[in-house]
Amino acid sequence: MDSLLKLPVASGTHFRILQITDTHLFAGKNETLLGVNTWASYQAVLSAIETERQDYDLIIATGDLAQDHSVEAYQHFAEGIARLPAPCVWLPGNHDFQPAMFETLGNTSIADQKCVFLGEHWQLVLLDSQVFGVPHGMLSDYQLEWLESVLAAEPERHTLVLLHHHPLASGCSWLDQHSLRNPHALDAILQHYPLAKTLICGHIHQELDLDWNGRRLLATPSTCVQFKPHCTNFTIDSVPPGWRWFDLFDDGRVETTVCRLKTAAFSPDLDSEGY
Ligand SMILES: Nc1ncnc2c1ncn2[C@@H]1O[C@@H]2COP(=O)(O)O[C@H]2[C@H]1O
Ligand SMILES: [Fe+2]
Repeated sequence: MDSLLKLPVASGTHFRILQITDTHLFAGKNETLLGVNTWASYQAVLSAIETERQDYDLIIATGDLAQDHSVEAYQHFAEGIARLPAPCVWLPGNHDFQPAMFETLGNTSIADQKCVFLGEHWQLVLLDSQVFGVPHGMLSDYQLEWLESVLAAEPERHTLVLLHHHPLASGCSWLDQHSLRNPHALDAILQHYPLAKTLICGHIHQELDLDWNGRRLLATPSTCVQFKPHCTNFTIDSVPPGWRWFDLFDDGRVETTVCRLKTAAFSPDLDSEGY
């Protein structure tokens, strides 16, 4: 397998990317997370995206694709992505089971590559911040060295850095115990690459747009259950599932918007105390 995915030409005037995150799918399509049928909410999100637009170049899936480690959950994820007209790349979250994930997604049209070139001016780097069996994240020496080598090879490219775990406080203290544990190591590398100034994560199931040492950190709603911003203890939010669009321009400019379903059909059990 080539370790690099190259998309030479944008479908429109610039590259447009769709982010889907934290689908939390199960082997059974009837199973629920905190009262939300995650397969049904994923399907509703895909339908809304299909209605919204067809003109995008890439889909990024930023982890927690499965809730139960099952092969079937990853098959369901791929079945959904097959509805959409663009290639998809992914990275793992804390709930994922990478042996099943690589094997199952590898048998579909979903791409395995963790570095993507978009035309002449952009690249995406997808990092693995999973520490198997625990909710917090960590970038291994291998991941950090690989990131550095990718950035050093293409220092003129504008770069989106993708990882599941948030590298700085989100404002929800209960979630911040599950953040990336070695953000300083990531920061130390990125300091040398000023064109790597946008980071994209999943994990926190809410929209966020923060400054991180002069860089922009963006987080995106889950396609299922949402967490309420600025809470000390585990708190579910009643806002609908969502997704995010990115427009990448040749001069390095990034425009981004979050969209949500316009229905209360996927309201979770607000009294839940965790999962
Ligand atoms: N009540 C809770 N308190 C702290 N962490 C929790 C609680 N419930 C679930 N979690 C973990 O917090 C994680 C945040 O998002 P995840 O989807 O990774 O999955 C969640 C669980 O692993
Ligand atoms: Fe999640």
